[in-house]
Order: sequence, then C-alpha cells, then structure tokens
Amino acid sequence: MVKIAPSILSADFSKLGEEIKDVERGGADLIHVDVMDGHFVPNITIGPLVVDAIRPVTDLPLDVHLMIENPDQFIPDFAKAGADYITVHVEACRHLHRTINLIKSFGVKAGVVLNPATPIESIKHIIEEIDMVLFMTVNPGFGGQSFIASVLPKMKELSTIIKEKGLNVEIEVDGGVNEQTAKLCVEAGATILVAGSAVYNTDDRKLAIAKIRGN
Ligand SMILES: O=C(CO)[C@H](O)[C@H](O)COP(=O)(O)O
Ligand SMILES: [Fe+2]
Repeated sequence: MVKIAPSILSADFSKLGEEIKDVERGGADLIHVDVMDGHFVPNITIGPLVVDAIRPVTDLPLDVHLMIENPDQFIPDFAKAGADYITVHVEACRHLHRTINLIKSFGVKAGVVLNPATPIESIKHIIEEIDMVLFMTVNPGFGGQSFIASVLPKMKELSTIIKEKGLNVEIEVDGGVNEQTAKLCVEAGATILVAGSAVYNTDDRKLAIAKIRGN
C-alpha cells in the first residue's frame, strides 16, 4: 500500500504540534518537512530547531526535504535534530556521493531529489547507494502549485530499473498531489506520496489521506 507523507508546509504553524498529531491520527505514514533557504528556492521556511521541537510530538518518521544550497553544512544539525530521512537536491550537490555518505554516517536514510527538468541519468550511477528518490512534480519553493504530469514517464522508467535490479529504494513524489494525481503517481511506481495542501487545506485530514491513498 502506498505511504502518505503530509507536508507541514501547509499546516497552521501556530499549532504545529497539534497539526502533526492530527495527521498521525488520520493515518499518515511519514511527516514531510520542507526546508527552504531563500537561495536554492525563492522562499524561506524552517530549520533544525523546528525539527528538534517536533521530534517528540510524533512517532512517525520525519522526512526532511532540503531545498538549500550547500546541504553538507546543515546535514549534521538536521540529523541530530531527529530526521529519519534527509533528501538533497541533485541540482544543489557538487559532490553527490560525499553528501549521501555524510547523511548515512549519522544513521539517517538518504535520498536524492530531482526537479521536474532534471533527467534520471543524473542519479542512475548512485541508485544502489540511496534509500529514496524524490521526484518533484512542481518546481520547488511553494505549496499549492499544479502537478506537472510530464514527470511521470521518468518516474516510471526509474521504477522499472529499481524493480529489475531488485533494489529497496522508495520512489517519493512531491508537488500537486491530490486524489486525482495520486492515481497517476502510483501507476508510475510511486511508493510514497507527499501532500501538503490536499491534506492540510481540509477539515477532515483522515478523509483526505484516505482519498489520496485511494481508499
Ligand atoms: O516541496 C514542496 C514545495 O517545494 C512541498 O513538499 C510540496 O509543494 C507540497 O505542497 P503541495 O502538496 O500543496 O503541492
Ligand atoms: Fe517537499
């Protein structure tokens, strides 16, 4: 069954702990945390202090999506704050193997993120060394954007490669995921669906999660 990772980007930050508990009660499988630095993307969100603060609030894995330049500088802080997954953008990494090894050196699962325009050739060489590939289906920086369906063929292609090689690599998709687009992602091989506005901009988060999962 596909896993659902609500993105707290669309939560009410004035009651973040309660917003996280609400989706945990609603059946979420992971909590997706969007970190933006105002350089790699044109927005600023949160840092390790917030990850540290929400860590005791939930037993769910914290899936930390770093949309920042020079991620190596901050990976130790996010790992110590309690991240379970740390994903870095291939577009932001000068030395991808080094960055992946840095994440894994803290016992944290490592993932690589591809922007919609980035080809899978940029990560084929490292696929056996990572735990997750995150396909952006919007250009990163904001919640509530429209799904870019042209990402689906490369998701499907990588999913086939992962199956052929018998690898244990999650395929996560992030951006514009809702009840309708979720189906397309699962058909293309997605194993984790991130959803921000489609979960948090509703009153009944349990129902929203069930609909996205296809129940
Ligand atoms: O990484 C992100 C934006 O850069 C967010 O995770 C993503 O946009 C979630 O929001 P929504 O589901 O509303 O598109
Ligand atoms: Fe994200």
